[in-house]
Amino acid sequence: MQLKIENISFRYNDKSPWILKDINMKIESGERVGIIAPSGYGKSTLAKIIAGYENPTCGKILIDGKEINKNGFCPVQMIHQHPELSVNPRWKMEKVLNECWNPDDKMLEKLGIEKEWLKRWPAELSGGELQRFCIARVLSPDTKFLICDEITTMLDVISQAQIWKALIEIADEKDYGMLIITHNMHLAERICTRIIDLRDINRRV
Ligand SMILES: Nc1ncnc2c1ncn2[C@@H]1O[C@H](COP(=O)(O)OP(=O)(O)OP(=O)(O)O)[C@@H](O)[C@H]1O
Repeated sequence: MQLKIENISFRYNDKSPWILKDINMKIESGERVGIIAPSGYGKSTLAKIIAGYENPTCGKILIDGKEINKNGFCPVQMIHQHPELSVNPRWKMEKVLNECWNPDDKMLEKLGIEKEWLKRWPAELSGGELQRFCIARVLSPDTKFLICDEITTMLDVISQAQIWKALIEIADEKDYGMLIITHNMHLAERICTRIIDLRDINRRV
């Protein structure tokens, strides 16, 4: 499958400056594409547009040439930087985990999720533990592309390494295409099959 970002431009309103201008790129299944650029350059904005959280001012996001159906399950899923902001604080972890599909024991084991954590509230888990749930939650059989926006930036190096090892194994198994946003060039070089500097493809002035 191919995810195509076609002539995407974005600004907040008619008078504000362009944040993204004429962005074109393609991600094939099985690819892990890194996006780098300085802070404030529009990486997260692009991620939100690709995952359908924000509408572009112009341009299209296509999968195999077709626009994504906004009414069904979105095959492009996003994992956010702050897991504590992406879960319902009033749901126990079992409900959070099974929000859109039912990850099996093998998946939980691979991501290092302990069964005992399922009975807890989000506030009773560490950031790394919570992020493992946020990852498991989006790995439904209907997911085809994953957008990872600084998903391990706030974690210690051991959790970072464990999470990326598990996620890459799963992505390879399921042939996901991935877009990986990071400030960590060392990490990008280790895990990405290709790296794009947003400054090279963003035609904003
Ligand atoms: N709600 C908003 N209203 C107006 N401008 C915004 C809003 N949200 C973000 N911006 C601006 O959009 C630009 C791009 O922000 P974005 O978060 O996409 O950058 P980024 O490259 O992901 O930065 P970082 O690496 O620091 O996370 C920034 O200049 C930011 O100030």
